[in-house]
Amino acid sequence: MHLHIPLSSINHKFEQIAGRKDRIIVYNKADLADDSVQQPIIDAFKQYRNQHVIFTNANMDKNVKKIIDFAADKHKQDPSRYPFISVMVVGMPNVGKSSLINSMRRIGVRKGKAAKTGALPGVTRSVAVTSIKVLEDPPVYLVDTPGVMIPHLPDPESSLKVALTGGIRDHLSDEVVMADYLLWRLNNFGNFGYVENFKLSGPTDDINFLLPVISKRIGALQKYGEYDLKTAATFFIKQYRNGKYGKYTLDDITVDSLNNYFVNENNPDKQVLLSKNQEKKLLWNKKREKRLERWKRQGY
Ligand SMILES: Nc1nc2c(ncn2[C@@H]2O[C@H](COP(=O)(O)OP(=O)(O)OP(=O)(O)O)[C@@H](O)[C@H]2O)c(=O)[nH]1
Repeated sequence: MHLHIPLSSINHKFEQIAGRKDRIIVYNKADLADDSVQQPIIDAFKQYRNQHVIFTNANMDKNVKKIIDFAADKHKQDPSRYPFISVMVVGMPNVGKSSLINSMRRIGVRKGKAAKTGALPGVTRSVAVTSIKVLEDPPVYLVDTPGVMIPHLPDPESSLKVALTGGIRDHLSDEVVMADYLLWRLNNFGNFGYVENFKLSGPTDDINFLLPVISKRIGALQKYGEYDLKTAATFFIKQYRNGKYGKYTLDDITVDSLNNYFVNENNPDKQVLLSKNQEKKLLWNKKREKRLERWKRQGY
């Protein structure tokens, strides 16, 4: 799962299908997220699901050995029942499944690339599911899935979060709307890195002001010299995905919000969560007004 959206990247349908199969929860791209969310997530998964969680950075092979050890342990517990271990890697598009598999091969069998990786969601598309060896003794095999895990999108804001982290193909969502949401969240986090980056005179809440500035800076113009706002939005989003605007998560991760989430997880009536979301939006709007006042006072 994606540590930028620890809760929005959980797929409830998968939880039902997987049933009682052993599984390990892996949050990849941990290098791009706020470290402080890790312990509350570990505690919540332990308390509500009795599941073990690992935080990885597949590009740097960080903590990836822990996944292999988890699989190998299963064999050690009962070698006759589990002569070899077959692991299915499941996750929403673009979380880094292929990168994780390649990393496991580098660590487990000291071999290079086996699974193709790419920045486009759904790049792992081959229908033929292949088995890849990641450890000789005990034999551990991995099965890559063709990005089939469609994220759970209970409300428009979750869709935006998933789109922003790359879980939905960009051209299927509106890049300008995504960029607007990103700007809003950056301002809420008090992260004004974009101000310096695009040489603005101060923070802004207005995406219609920011995107033309970005277009100009990156030379994104259309045929008749108009600003190419879509390319500017894509550029801004890509910077965020590459960690240019700091390490944080888009989901609200506190002990209370985690408790609320897991308590309601199996409840088909998600209204509690939705109304919580609506409450939050009202609160954010209030904070936004206060922030604008503060900026005015500071002379921006
Ligand atoms: N910063 C960072 N980037 C990562 C990490 N893991 C993967 N990436 C990058 O994320 C992008 C997507 O990685 P993939 O491994 O292709 O993702 P996937 O889940 O297989 O994607 P699909 O094929 O769409 O299902 C690539 O550009 C990777 O380099 C990580 O731990 N940290």
